[in-house]
Amino acid sequence: MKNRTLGLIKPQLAGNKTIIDNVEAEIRRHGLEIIATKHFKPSKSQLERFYADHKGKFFYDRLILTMGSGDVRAYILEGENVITKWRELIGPTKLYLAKYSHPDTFRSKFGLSDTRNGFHGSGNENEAINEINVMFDKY
Ligand SMILES: Nc1ncnc2c1ncn2[C@@H]1O[C@H](COP(=O)(O)OP(=O)(O)OP(=O)(O)O)[C@@H](O)[C@H]1O
Repeated sequence: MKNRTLGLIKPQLAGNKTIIDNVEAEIRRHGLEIIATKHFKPSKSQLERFYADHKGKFFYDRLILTMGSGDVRAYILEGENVITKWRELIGPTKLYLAKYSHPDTFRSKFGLSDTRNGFHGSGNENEAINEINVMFDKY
């Protein structure tokens, strides 16, 4: 069954055309479809809704600050098993783990730190629906 997910290129990378072209080519190569794209600077209230589950964690303030520091590139992706496939393409949250054991992933290749890891992917179908609503204003 086809489903959808929210994919994000985070601010430190979203202005880099080479990275965008590379990411979009990989998305298509893996049989996934880009249903919608949005390039924009998320507001503080959007980010607070997006990351509500992380409020209070040690990296929360830095996460909201860096995610609001510039434009992100958001995608609604569709395909068989798209949530897992996109998360496999981006790789683990932690930079050392991405570099060490998942060297071919986007976070390994382009991530800058654990927080500025360059990419986001929804964790499950409910999260995908909520996150698409937050970033695409109920697209
Ligand atoms: N230990 C951490 N140190 C610094 N930043 C972190 C840490 N854990 C998470 N973050 C930041 O918060 C974001 C959201 O955290 P989350 O745990 O949802 O990571 P994810 O990789 O998006 O998904 P998941 O952990 O469910 O695989 C991460 O992408 C990263 O930018």
